[in-house]
Order: sequence, then structure tokens, then C-alpha cells
Amino acid sequence: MTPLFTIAEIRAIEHAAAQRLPAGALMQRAGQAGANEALDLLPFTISRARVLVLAGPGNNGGDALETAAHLGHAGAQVTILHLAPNGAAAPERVAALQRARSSPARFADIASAADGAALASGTDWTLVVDGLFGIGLARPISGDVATLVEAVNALRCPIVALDVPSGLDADTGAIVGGAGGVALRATHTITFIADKPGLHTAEGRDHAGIVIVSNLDIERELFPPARARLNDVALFGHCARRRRHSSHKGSHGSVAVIGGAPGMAGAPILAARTALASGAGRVYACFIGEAPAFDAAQPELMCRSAQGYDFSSAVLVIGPGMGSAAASAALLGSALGSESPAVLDADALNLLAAGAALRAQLAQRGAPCILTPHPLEAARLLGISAAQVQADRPAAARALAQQLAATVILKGSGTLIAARDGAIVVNTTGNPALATAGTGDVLSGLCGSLLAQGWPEWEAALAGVWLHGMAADVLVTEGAGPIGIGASELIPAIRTAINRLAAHHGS
Ligand SMILES: NC(=O)C1=CN([C@@H]2O[C@H](COP(=O)(O)OP(=O)(O)OC[C@H]3O[C@@H](n4cnc5c(N)ncnc54)[C@H](OP(=O)(O)O)[C@@H]3O)[C@@H](O)[C@H]2O)[C@H](O)CC1
Ligand SMILES: [K+]
Repeated sequence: MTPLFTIAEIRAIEHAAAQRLPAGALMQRAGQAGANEALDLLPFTISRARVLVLAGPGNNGGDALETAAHLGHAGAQVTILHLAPNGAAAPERVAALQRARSSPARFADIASAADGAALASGTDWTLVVDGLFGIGLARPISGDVATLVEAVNALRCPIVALDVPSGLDADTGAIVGGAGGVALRATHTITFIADKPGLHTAEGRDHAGIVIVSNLDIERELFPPARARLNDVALFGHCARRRRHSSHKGSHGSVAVIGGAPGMAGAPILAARTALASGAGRVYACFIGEAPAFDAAQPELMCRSAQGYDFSSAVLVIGPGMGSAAASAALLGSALGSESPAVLDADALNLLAAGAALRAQLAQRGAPCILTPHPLEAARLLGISAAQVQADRPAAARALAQQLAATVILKGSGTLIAARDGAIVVNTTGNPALATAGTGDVLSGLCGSLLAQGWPEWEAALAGVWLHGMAADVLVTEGAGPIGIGASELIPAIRTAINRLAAHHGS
């Protein structure tokens, strides 16, 4: 259950550790860790390896200089692209520069980062080490340095980022400077002291690659309690239940999916089929528009009109294809008036964003409630833009969970699950196959099904997101995607994943 720490928390840990260590010890340990990771990726005949080490003007650059010295002594052909500090450098960086100069590594004779870009493009490198910027990047990478980053991004060799891929915000996973900035795309990131949320959400997964954590042998007591962590079966697996012989359909709860305005009947069907396949005992698909007599592909579903449905009789999944007409808002109000556990998705969230009275009703409920917004739905609920949500996903998810007194699943690359108390979990499963129509309906049906089977709200959200992503990962592993996977294909894969979860981790 990997803890995640913010830049501020990392700085505090670093400061506390440095008080107990000789000057520069942490940077030397970081350099050793960087070199070990690079050596794992180099060919056995290391003398043939051509390694380009990018050393930036700050202490991330100091880590890179230490790394370069180790790789040079190990026999690799190391070329250092050194961007000298603008002013006085930290003493540990000065010492690192000394060690690099007295190692077999050679310094490229460049007048500017633009020359460095040409050097990066002009050689068949075995591996690149990115020590341009780490957690100290304070402004967008621009000019010649941006040209260098783009040249490195065009390379096809492994790229090991030290601490953070240069240009990526370690707290949010956004690119520093947004569209005005650039970030290096690493194949591997060795991050120091502790893992960071920005490596796993927003642009993080596309830029950090495989993340390895090196705690630099800092004592555990110097780490504060983590407010964020990576999702993990250990956080929810204990809630999975193996089926007893002496059970019946009433033993596994009921789910009612409320939605399906005219022309949008597919959404509640997807959610309802998922609820059934993930273990709910009875599933109703309640349509705002005309209800089909039955679902030919899944006749087990019970199709009903949403008007007149008794909302107190099942766990509610409200929103798939609901539309935003007045009748839908009235139905949402009735549903929120019940004390049934509820999952709110899609148009239910848009109606909530537009209706203060509905938000007040939600805040008064005592029953478990999970919201599943994508960034635009989150933006509407927060009254900001989707770009602002994506610029700081952890903050947006926390704000929604606290304002609406619910567990919030903020979907996207590195989906975030936020609790009312501010705790954040970053999901680790899933892939671009999920970026297609209907996958949100599938997720909401899955979360509703777990609530109906007695899962606590928090664990239902964690497991729902994890299983949803795992199903997509399994389909891609089997060669079926990610291009072209349809939401309904996730459903049998979710059923397989939840049975494996119950078999291996359940009770
Ligand atoms: N201190 C330690 O014991 C350890 C540090 N670790 C490593 O240190 C970095 C953080 O180092 P820091 O010096 O705080 O910051 P960075 O190296 O990430 O970069 C900041 C320097 O870069 C300059 N800068 C900032 N933005 C730009 C830009 N857009 N273009 C050019 N230059 C930029 C900045 O100069 P300013 O003018 O902004 O002051 C700094 O010179 C951390 O990530 C670790 O890698 C070890 O991990 C642990 C020990
Ligand atoms: K870096």
C-alpha cells in the first residue's frame, strides 16, 4: 500500500534526514540509486553502452552528476550535458560536480542547451538519464531547454528520470505551465525518498513510465502519516465474500439503475448488466423514457418505468442516460429523498451541479454515497473549468468529497478516489481502452453492485475502480486492445476479476 507524499512533505522529510547525516549524503545515495537503476537497463557488456546524462542547474542535476560518476566508473561511455547553475550552487552539488569531473565520464562541450539538443539527436544512445529538473521546478520549461526535452522525447532508447520526469508537477501530474510547458517522457522513473501522486495521475502515467521508489535509507519515523496512497487489493480485498451454498438471490442485494431518457436506453442497460455480472442478486433497470419489455441479451434484468419506482427498495445507481429534463431532476430529488445507498453518475451529477436544492438534499443524506464524475462533470460541480480540475486533480477530488459529503471517484488517467476526510487513493489499473463511451456506466453499475452486496462505501469505491481498470488491463494483455474495446466487453472480464478477488482475498 504505497504511501504518496507531496513536494512539501518530501522537503520536510529531506530536511529532517539531512540533520542526521553528513553533508551531501542524501545526494550521493540518490546518485547511487540512479546508477543502480540505469545499470539494470544497460547491456552486460557495459563498455559498449553510450549513456547521455542530463544534469540540470539544481540539485536534481547534482543527483545526475553523482549518477554519471558511478556509471563512468562502471565502464559505460558517459557523456554529461551539464547546465551550470545560474548562481551559487548547493555545496553537495559542487561536490557532485567534482566527483563527476574526476570520473571517466566526459562533459559535452556545448555552449547552450540547443547544442545539447543537437547532441541528443545526433547519437545512437543506449540510455538517457534525466537529471534536468526535479521537485524544484518552479516555472515552465521553455526556450533551448524545451528544445532539448523535445529532442530527448524523440529518442527510442530507455530514459531514466531521476526523482521526477523533468517538467512534470510531482503533486498533481500536470505539466508545469500546462499547454505552455513541456515534460520529458521517461520509460522509468526512480523517485527518491517516497513516491509522489503526480507520477500516477493526470499526465503522470504517460511521463513517468515504470516508477521505482528509493527511500535513500531514511528512517521510517521521519515520514508523517500519509494522506495519499496507491490503490491496492490490500485496501479492500478483505471485503470480498465467497459465496455460501446456503444463499439465495436475496442474499446478494438489489440494485436499481435509474436513467434511460428517450434515446439513451443503452446506458442503464450497461450499468444494470454490470451490476448483475458483478454479483448483485436482483437488478432493475428503471427507464425515464419508455421501458423496453425486457433486455433480450440479459433477460434476468427487470425493466421498469422509473416513474413510481420505490426508491427505498434497492441500492440506487442514478444517472446513466438520465438526461437533464425537469422530469429527471424531479426523479433525482425523489431518489435522494430515500435512505438507499446511492451511486450518482453522469447526468445525475450535472443535475446536482445545476440544482442547489438537490445538493442540499444530498448533504443531508446519511446513507452511503459514491459520486463518479469525469473531469468535466467535476468542473461543473465545482464551478471551475475542466482544465482547472486537471491542473490539480487531487485538490479537485478532495474539494468535491468534502463539499458533497460523499466518496468521490474522479475518473481519468490515474483515477482518484477521495474520502470526506481528505484521504486520497490513486488507482494503478486501467488503460486507454477505458476512454470510450459507456465505460462510466459500467463503473457505476459495478460500484452499485458492491454496495448492494454489503461492501462499505470506501472499499466499494476502491474495489470498483480497481476491478474496472483490471478488466481493461486483462483484455489488453490478451491482445484485444486498447484500440476498439467496447464498454460491454469489460463486463465478463469484471466478473472474472471479482471471482478471482473473492477466491484469493475474500472470506
Ligand atoms: N537537497 C538534497 O539533499 C537532495 C535533493 N535531491 C534532489 O534535488 C531535487 C530538488 O532540487 P532543487 O535544486 O530544489 O530543484 P531542481 O533541481 O528540481 O530544479 C530547480 C533548479 O532549476 C532552476 N529552474 C527552475 N525552473 C527552471 C526553468 N524553467 N528553466 C531553467 N531553470 C529552471 C532553478 O533555478 P531558479 O532560477 O528557479 O532558482 C533551480 O536552480 C530533487 O528533485 C532531487 O532530485 C535528492 O533527491 C535528495 C537529496
Ligand atoms: K528529473
